[in-house]
Amino acid sequence: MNPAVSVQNVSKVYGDLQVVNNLSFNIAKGELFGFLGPNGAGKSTTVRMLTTLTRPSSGTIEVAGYDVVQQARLAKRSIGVVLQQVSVDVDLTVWENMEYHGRLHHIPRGERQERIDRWLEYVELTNRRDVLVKTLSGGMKRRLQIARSLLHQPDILFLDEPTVGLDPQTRRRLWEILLDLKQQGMTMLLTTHYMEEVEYLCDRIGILDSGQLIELGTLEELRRNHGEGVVVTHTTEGLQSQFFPNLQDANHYINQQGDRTGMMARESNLEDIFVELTGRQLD
Ligand SMILES: Nc1ncnc2c1ncn2[C@@H]1O[C@H](COP(=O)(O)OP(=O)(O)OP(=O)(O)O)[C@@H](O)[C@H]1O
Repeated sequence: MNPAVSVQNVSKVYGDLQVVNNLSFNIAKGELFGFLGPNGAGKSTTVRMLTTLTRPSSGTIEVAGYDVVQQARLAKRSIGVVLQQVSVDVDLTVWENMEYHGRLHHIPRGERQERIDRWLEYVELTNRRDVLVKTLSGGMKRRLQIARSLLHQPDILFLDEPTVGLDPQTRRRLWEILLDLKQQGMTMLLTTHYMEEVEYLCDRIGILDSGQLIELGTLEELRRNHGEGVVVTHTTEGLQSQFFPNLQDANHYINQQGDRTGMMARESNLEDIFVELTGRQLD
């Protein structure tokens, strides 16, 4: 089966700044793929290239089988996009935002009304349909963005930090929506700074650092590769982590130490792996 997204040897250069460096990966149909990386790693630039907004300097990208440069219009029709900045028009009502998007995509009137009703209901904004978007909370605006991105029935949804700035409860509500869309067969790429978001939602994870993909796999694969057990030691220089094949080995290591002050063994998690790979904590 052809992948939903195919990225081959893609680079992006701004002047003499290499922002994305020879990136290659595929996303399978129905997969929820998580893109993780420190600030400035090139995640948004990659999403912009995947969604036809920025042209790659080299390499090829296909979404839903369409080349994003040669067949940009067809590619655009196949994707929904939820960008970092809230991109809905705050001076229009919820319904007007949906209506304009539907017209932009030439969805016939009857069909348009039916879909607008359905998706507003889906994101629980039906009772807000006639209010100005500027009066909505951050979580509601994000839900509206998602509803709008689904209106033209895309095959693939790209979400650039969809839960940034939302309170934990609202974030969880959005997670449920994304998992439900996955159940319905939607392919999704999500960028985020939140480790638990990736752990909870994503089938596979790509870690990007300085424009390069430095890790790719399921959480289980990543943990197996780096070690499923970890010994964390509090030192004067901060936390230090040492990986072991499993928790038993990590415990065994601690038991052999004369001075065990500040040492703790536990199962490794994505954050341990991220810090090991990038040498950085995410904020
Ligand atoms: N249009 C542009 N012109 C010049 N440099 C750019 C442009 N867009 C992005 N960059 C640079 O490319 C690098 C990667 O930016 P990008 O926004 O893709 O990173 P990111 O991983 O999404 O970061 P964040 O997590 O902070 O959103 C940064 O150094 C940024 O300043």
